[in-house]
Amino acid sequence: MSAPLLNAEGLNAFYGRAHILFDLKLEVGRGEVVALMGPNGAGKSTTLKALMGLLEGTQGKVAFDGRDILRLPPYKRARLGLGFVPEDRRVFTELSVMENLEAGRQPPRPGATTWTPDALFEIFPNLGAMPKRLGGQMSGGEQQMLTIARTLMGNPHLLLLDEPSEGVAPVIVEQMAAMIVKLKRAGMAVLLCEQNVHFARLVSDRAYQLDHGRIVREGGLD
Ligand SMILES: Nc1ncnc2c1ncn2[C@@H]1O[C@H](COP(=O)(O)OP(=O)(O)OP(=O)(O)O)[C@@H](O)[C@H]1O
Repeated sequence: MSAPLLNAEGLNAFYGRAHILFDLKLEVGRGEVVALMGPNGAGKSTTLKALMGLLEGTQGKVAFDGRDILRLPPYKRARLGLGFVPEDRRVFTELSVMENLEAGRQPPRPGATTWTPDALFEIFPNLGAMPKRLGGQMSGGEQQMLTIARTLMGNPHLLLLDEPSEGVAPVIVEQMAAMIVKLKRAGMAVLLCEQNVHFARLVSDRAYQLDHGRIVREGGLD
C-alpha cells in the first residue's frame, strides 16, 4: 500500500505560549476528501495553518508525499503542491476573474492535474459566466469560488480548504458542494474545515472531529 499523501502525527501547535493543538494524528490519502469538523474555536483553522507552516513552533511529524515538511517554510510547501485557501478568501478586487486566475498560475506539476481557466470554468460555471467581472464586484460566495479556482491554477496535489460553506447563500453552498465532488472526480485530494454537517456529508469520504484542540472522533459520516 502506498503512503498517504499527507500524514501528520503528534502534531502540536501554539499561538505564542498558548498551546492550541494536542498530538493530532491525521492523514489524507490520494484522491480523498476529508473533513475536519468541530465547533468554533476547536482548532480547525489552526490545523490547516500548522500543516501549511504558518505557525511558529509547531511540533510533530508532517509528511507530504513521503517527504518530511515540518521545517519547510510555507512557500516551499506550496511548491511541493500544497494549496491553501484561507478563511478570509481574498481576491484581487481590481482584477477580473480571468486576471485573478492568471495570477495563480504555476508551472505544471508532475503527477498533478494541470488546470486551465477553461477546465476550471467547467467546474465553476458561475465564474465562466463572468470572466471579465472585477473581483470587487462579486458576491462573497463567488469570491470564495474564485479563491479556490485561483489556488487550483497552482496545480496542487492537495487542497487545504477553510470553511468553504461559511457565510455564503444556501444556493451557493450547494454549488460549492457540487464543485468539490467534481474536484474529487478529477482526482484532487482535499482537506476541508467544516462546521456544516450537511455539507461535510455531501462532499467528504470521512471526517475527524476536533474539540478543544484534540481529535475526539474519526470515521465515516452517516
Ligand atoms: N491568532 C491567534 N492568536 C491567539 N489565539 C488564537 C489565534 N487564532 C485562534 N486562536 C485560538 O485558537 C483556538 C483555535 O482556533 P481556530 O481558529 O483554529 O478554531 P476553529 O475550529 O477554526 O474555529 P472557527 O470555526 O471559529 O474558525 C481558539 O481558542 C482561538 O481563540
